[in-house]
Amino acid sequence: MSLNAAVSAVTDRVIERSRTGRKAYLDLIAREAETAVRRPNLGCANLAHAYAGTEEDRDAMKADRGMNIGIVSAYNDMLSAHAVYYRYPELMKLWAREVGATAQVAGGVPAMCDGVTQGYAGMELSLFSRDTIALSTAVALSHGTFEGAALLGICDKIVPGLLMGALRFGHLPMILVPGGPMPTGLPNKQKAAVREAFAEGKAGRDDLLDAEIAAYHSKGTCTFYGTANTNQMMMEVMGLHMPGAAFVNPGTKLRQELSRAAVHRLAAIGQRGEDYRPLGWCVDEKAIVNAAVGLLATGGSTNHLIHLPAIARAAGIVIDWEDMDRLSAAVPLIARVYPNGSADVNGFEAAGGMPYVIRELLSAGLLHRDILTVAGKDLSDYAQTAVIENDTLDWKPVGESGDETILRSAAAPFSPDGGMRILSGNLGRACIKVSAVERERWVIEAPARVFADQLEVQAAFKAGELERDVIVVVRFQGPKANGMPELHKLTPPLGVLQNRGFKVALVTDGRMSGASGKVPCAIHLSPEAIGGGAIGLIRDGDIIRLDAVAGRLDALVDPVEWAARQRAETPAPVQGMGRELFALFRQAADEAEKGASPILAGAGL
Ligand SMILES: O=C(O)[C@H](O)[C@@H](O)[C@H](O)[C@H](O)COP(=O)(O)O
Ligand code: SF4
Repeated sequence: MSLNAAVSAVTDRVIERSRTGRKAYLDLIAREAETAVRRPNLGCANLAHAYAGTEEDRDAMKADRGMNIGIVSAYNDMLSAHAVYYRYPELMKLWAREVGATAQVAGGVPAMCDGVTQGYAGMELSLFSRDTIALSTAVALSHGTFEGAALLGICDKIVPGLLMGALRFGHLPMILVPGGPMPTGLPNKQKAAVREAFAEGKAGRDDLLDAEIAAYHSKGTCTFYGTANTNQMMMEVMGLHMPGAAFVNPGTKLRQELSRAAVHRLAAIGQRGEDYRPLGWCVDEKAIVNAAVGLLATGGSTNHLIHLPAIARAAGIVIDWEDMDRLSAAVPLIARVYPNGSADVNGFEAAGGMPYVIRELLSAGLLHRDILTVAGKDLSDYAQTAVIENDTLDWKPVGESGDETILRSAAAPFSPDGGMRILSGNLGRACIKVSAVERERWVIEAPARVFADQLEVQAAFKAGELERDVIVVVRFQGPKANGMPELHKLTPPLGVLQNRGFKVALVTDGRMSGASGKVPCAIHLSPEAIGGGAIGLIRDGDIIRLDAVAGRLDALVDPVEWAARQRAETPAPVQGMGRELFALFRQAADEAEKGASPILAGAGL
């Protein structure tokens, strides 16, 4: 099957737009491959310091025959997804020795659990934790004593941050080592129902806590298809995992053998071997377009409309929302995983998972097959299911969908397009994911009720002030204002209003969670309020029209009056929960469509 025309055209746009930046990037990693600090040219004292902490491997390191692998780990106990990494470094050192290599923990990176901070002040650090992770990755790899790196990270900002930092060391081969989803607990829809009951006062706090703990009950990634699991999907279609590694549960033989194979594979793709596969060559324009196609075909998290441009920029590549919008029109929706359906990622994996998705999208000409992956000859090797047979890791071609309510073929999709839309109008440019919204709610026209803080929305809902058709506007939530928090806690109250038959939508310069669904939300509105965006002109009672069919977002206000409007006053900056420490990031962050990255903007990338 030849490449889909829209995918080919968007890829050409991206290549053309990135030509200068990509050349500068490839020149950088070529220089680094020759001149970067490496073990053979480090001083003896430097090497002694590097080896002092790993007595058992010192002789092998001194002999410098095999790759010294730098492990960059996002382990902590705050994210159920990352708690599984606790003993990975010990095991990875053993696995490295099996192939004549060595491994050291190069450094740790911070990881925020957005589920813990959701709705609270800590969420205002969430987006910038991504750039902090990128900086921490650079600090870890700056020791210069590694010929390859294993990146241990799974959740929302962690994979994007690891890649943004690691790509600046793109002369090194690297591999992402995922940990896998927790087993299924209380189904997501039942969890959401208890939340709505609680929001209506029909369920108590004890009922809600019991339900939440039944949903999030053990180590492993949460099982909704949010930003974390969308990360794993993207790593598969970019070929940065071992094939089929994305959604294998932790604590299983298969998970262990995939992690072991990742260490072995990494040791085989170094600069001194016969099969050099540096990260900077793997993450090229085709891989980035593959990630965008996978995002659309699976109904992935809207947060990747921000993270994917940032990852791409770190590799000298520019992808924008127009590219995504054009791809969305051509890429069918072939997966329905909560919030876009009832199933969770365990059901998705059982139905065929990423091998099925990749097989279907390749067969429809929607993915680039000819990309440099960390394993295999090309992306077609990722259309295979990892198995343990005769106690050995192996791969076999994936079959047909095991559940047509979860996974469908590209020829008979759930929807002919990917369900991500760009909205434009007199309010600016915004994104909306319609794959989780009922068709009759794609066009909402209603009076605005304006807020500058999500807690005010909750208070207004509790006071019964929103019992009507309403477009809730929450502004001063952009990167420069307060770090662009997710406003996912608004999903239950807005869902209750929607269930009561009201026409409801959210318009914000902030973000939503990948787990947000059902309520139409125009998010990432740019320019943001603090940057002079028109969202700052909206007043209570203005009629707002959100039209995801026509791709429009407008305030239906007399143009003369609109032009004469004064902007809302910017809220005073707040302190507490460390937010004041991120002032530099807020000042330097550029807009969401470019990735909202203070470090890339500051570096002129
Ligand atoms: O983008 C995402 O996927 C979210 O940030 C997710 O990682 C976060 O944890 C949600 O808050 C979880 O959903 P609940 O808050 O509904 O549990
Ligand atoms: S998916 Fe979200 S809630 Fe779950 S561990 Fe990761 S960051 Fe936390």
